[in-house]
Amino acid sequence: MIENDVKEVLISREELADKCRELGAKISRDFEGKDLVLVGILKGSVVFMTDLMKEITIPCNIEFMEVSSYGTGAVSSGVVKINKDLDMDITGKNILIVEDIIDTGLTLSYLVNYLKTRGAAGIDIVCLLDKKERRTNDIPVTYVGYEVPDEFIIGYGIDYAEKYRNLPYVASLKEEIYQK
Ligand SMILES: O=P(O)(O)OC[C@H]1O[C@H](OP(=O)(O)OP(=O)(O)O)[C@H](O)[C@@H]1O
Ligand code: HPA
Repeated sequence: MIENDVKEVLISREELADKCRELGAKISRDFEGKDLVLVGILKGSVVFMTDLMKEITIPCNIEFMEVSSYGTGAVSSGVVKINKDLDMDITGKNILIVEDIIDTGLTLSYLVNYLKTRGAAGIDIVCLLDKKERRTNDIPVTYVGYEVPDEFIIGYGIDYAEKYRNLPYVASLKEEIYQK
């Protein structure tokens, strides 16, 4: 059972559903009348993306990119690699990057710089979790769901070594699992 590796439940299913409702309503108001493209960053954002997009009430496109910097472990390699790029031309579109977690900020700062070169009219970020204490690359995040402590986070799409993404809530992982 994956639940056995949970140290502490940090954000419950109910709280996550409420947060998606709140963020979806804000985004719908802020982007009314704009050409909005949600860009989900695989794989961590899949659960958040699917719950959030159902709460957005204005027309929008959805796109996915896959980038990686963490390899299979708990420490970032420091190098961001694009494994899957956008499918559509985003010239003149308002991009809203949908991320599960911001930690050092390396992934998002790389992505924002990259998307700027693709002619977007605007680039905003909605990030469910912010591990503020760990930031090395300062990056403005338009919408933040929750601040989380400097622990290894799992669940609601977020993995450790590709496991625990299917945990339906956000939790911290027992140290003995990632310090093995
Ligand atoms: O702020 P940073 O230190 O860059 O860390 C945040 C990034 O790390 C995780 O992705 P990961 O590379 O583990 O890929 P995944 O989404 O497939 O789990 C997460 O989804 C963010 O994209
Ligand atoms: O705490 C985390 N958990 C999983 N993936 C991550 N990527 C950055 N920080 C984390």
